[in-house]
Amino acid sequence: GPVNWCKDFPIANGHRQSPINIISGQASYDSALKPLKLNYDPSNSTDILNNGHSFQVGFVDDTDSSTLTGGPITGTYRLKQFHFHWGASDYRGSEHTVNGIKFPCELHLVHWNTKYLSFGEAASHPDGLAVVGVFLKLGAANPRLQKVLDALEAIKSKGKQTTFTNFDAKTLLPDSLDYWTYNGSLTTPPLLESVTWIVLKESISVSLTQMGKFRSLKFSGDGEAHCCMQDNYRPTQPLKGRKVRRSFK
Ligand SMILES: NS(=O)(=O)c1ccc(NC(=S)OCCc2ccsc2)cc1
Ligand SMILES: [Zn+2]
Repeated sequence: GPVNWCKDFPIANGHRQSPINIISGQASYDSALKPLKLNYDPSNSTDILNNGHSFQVGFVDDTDSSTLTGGPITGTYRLKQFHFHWGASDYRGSEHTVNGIKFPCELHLVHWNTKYLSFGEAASHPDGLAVVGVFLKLGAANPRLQKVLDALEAIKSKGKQTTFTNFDAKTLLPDSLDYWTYNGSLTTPPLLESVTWIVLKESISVSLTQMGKFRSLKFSGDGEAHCCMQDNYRPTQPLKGRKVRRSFK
């Protein structure tokens, strides 16, 4: 788990690790920050996979049909996948926290800079990746999550994958695209310090029952001892002098 990662990935103790606790009062408004532009083509979604530490919905990323532009980034970043992190209880689960507050779940939409040839190449450059983080807050059932949650039946254990087409990832976003942004890293190995983080201020809702569906997944593969997939979040990491900016007054 996270405590041991530094042995195999010394960058775990690096200067721009993620996630972090966002102290809203210390985030400075930057009028130069542009609005986020997310243009996603639903026909690009391909599959849903239990990768043993979360589940992810994959997208075709060989053209500029599902992109992130604007915001704190320059150029065009392509959507590769989205996934979630969640807790064993409703009082933890998110990776980023706000003024010490943990949410039960956090969505990550992962994009890579098209100035590089692939995600893998981009992941080794400081401006290679951009991840949009969205908090899920306990409340009414969120109908926009339902298609994703219903697909989980087919990918209960590690390594399971099934087709997942015609999904519009934009439907998972809140009304407001106001955001905090800072320079960080992947939150799981290889923990590469190549991510421009864009964390939305507004959350989307998730119900207790829907959280139960996330927790019905397994870290374990078929035939292995059942191990519920939960608490798959990394604790917050030291800011080490970084500044967090906000796009909103
Ligand atoms: N939680 S996170 O959004 O920081 C996040 C996003 C992507 C990944 N890793 C991915 S998509 O790996 C793909 C394989 C790869 C290639 C070069 S480095 C990793 C890990 C963590
Ligand atoms: Zn993530």
